[in-house]
Amino acid sequence: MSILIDLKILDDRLRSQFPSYATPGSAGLDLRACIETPITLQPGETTLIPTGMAIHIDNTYYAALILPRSGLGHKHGIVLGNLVGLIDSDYQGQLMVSCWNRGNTAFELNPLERIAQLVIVPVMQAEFHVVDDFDTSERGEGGFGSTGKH
Ligand SMILES: O=c1ccn([C@H]2C[C@H](O)[C@@H](COP(=O)(O)OP(=O)(O)OP(=O)(O)O)O2)c(=O)[nH]1
Ligand SMILES: [Mg+2]
Repeated sequence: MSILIDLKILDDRLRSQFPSYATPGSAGLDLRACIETPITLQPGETTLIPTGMAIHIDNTYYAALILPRSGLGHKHGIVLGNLVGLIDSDYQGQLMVSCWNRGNTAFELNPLERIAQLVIVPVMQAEFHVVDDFDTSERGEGGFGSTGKH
């Protein structure tokens, strides 16, 4: 199943390198760094990178997540300054990627390099029913490693 989402190309370079699913089974499509010249990210540094595109999901049952690419994160320490980016269904601005060099060495980010990935996910908005007590559950209030203990 797929959904049709309006997308604006804000950087003409993307017309020849349009974001797409790399394989038929890919969950994410790679986002590119729409920068003019290489940027050196020093260890510990975070910078906001434009992706050259905007989407308008326009459906409260969906959102998009920006996630790190595993290769960049594991090998080079390039992850997201906000850990995960959440794109609201009513957001119409440029998709931005907060790039954080959590590693120990400088990393050179080149124009149009694939820096993160975008995943469309289903979402439910909740209404809340305020109660004094919950119906009993097996877990109750146990958490943070509570299971498997006697
Ligand atoms: O990595 C990200 C995260 C967010 N956004 C955009 C889309 C999102 O819909 C909007 C707001 O994000 P969020 O709600 O996470 O940020 P906030 O700090 O709560 O800002 P706001 O007050 O605008 O909601 O910023 C991005 O482009 N990239
Ligand atoms: Mg917000």
